Amino acid sequence: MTDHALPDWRDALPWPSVDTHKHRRGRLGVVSGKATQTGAARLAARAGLRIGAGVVRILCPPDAAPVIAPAIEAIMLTAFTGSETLFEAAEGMDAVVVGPAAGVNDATVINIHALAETGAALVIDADGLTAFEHRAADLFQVLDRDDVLTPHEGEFKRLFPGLLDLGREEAARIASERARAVVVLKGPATVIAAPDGRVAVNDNGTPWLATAGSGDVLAGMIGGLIAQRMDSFDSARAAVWMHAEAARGFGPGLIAEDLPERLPGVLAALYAQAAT
Ligand SMILES: NC(=O)C1=CN([C@@H]2O[C@H](COP(=O)(O)OP(=O)(O)OC[C@H]3O[C@@H](n4cnc5c(N)ncnc54)[C@H](O)[C@@H]3O)[C@@H](O)[C@H]2O)[C@@H](O)CC1
Ligand SMILES: Nc1ncnc2c1ncn2[C@@H]1O[C@H](COP(=O)(O)OP(=O)(O)O)[C@@H](O)[C@H]1O
Repeated sequence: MTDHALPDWRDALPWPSVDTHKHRRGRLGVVSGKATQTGAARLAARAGLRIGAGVVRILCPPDAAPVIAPAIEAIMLTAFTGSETLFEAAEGMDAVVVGPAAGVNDATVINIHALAETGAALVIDADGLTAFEHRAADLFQVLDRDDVLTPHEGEFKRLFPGLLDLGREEAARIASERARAVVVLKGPATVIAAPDGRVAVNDNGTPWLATAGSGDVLAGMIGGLIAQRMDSFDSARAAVWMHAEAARGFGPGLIAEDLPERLPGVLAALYAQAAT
């Protein structure tokens, strides 16, 4: 484990109690793209499961189901035909990740509007952000303070044009206030901001994370912690730190698939510290 001061979110990590069961540990949904674009959701779902959500279900368009089904084991699968059936499938979830490889189109906008009507906290990433370019207010009006947006700088500029000129910390703070949701502005020093004014800058980033799909894994990790009822700001801070720690532990040759498999080691070290 990197030799940094122990992060203050560690006391809020959701370790399972003796009388828990899988549904109590938290239910996470991950929305998949079409048949040719299912990898991002599978990465996010595996990360959500590894970080401790008790039940993880991929929600996919019907054409994607035969592609996904042979590529998952513990993760479950439900097909949806439109925003109404997506709403029904997501209603029992504690958190839902949407956006990775979802498609930059109206269907993604409509699906996010439907998901916002459920009780689930949303983690919105990638195409789920880009689909709202030029209509960011449509997104902000349906968000709650426990929802999380996870833009890289390109996506951030599409939702908040000009804001980065103020510097990354101030930009993230204002963006979070404007969106009324937690904002995770990704990059070498990821900034996490909450609508109540809390701002944190992650200090253990590593360029090994600059690899396709690592952001999808992060979205799944954040969703997995929120599903376990950790505060969304703390979930984002913890996930960003653990994501980087997993990458540091692997080093050269890291690809996104490696990150969820490194999480048990990162979690075990934190658990050992919690127990002492
Ligand atoms: N295994 C998979 O199925 C994967 C699917 N992915 C999905 O593939 C789709 C397209 O991904 P793209 O990478 O083309 O979309 P992006 O929106 O990430 O990139 C589009 C453009 O944004 C610009 N940009 C500006 N700042 C950037 C930054 N900090 N990081 C990255 N790009 C920046 C770049 O010029 C880039 O060409 C998305 O739906 C994404 O979720 C990716 O997440 C990679 C893995
Ligand atoms: N140079 C870097 N140093 C530290 N972290 C990085 C660096 N480049 C990318 N990352 C991290 O890798 C992840 C990339 O996410 P993203 O751009 O959404 O990728 P993808 O869409 O391929 O999943 C983010 O968590 C980001 O903070």
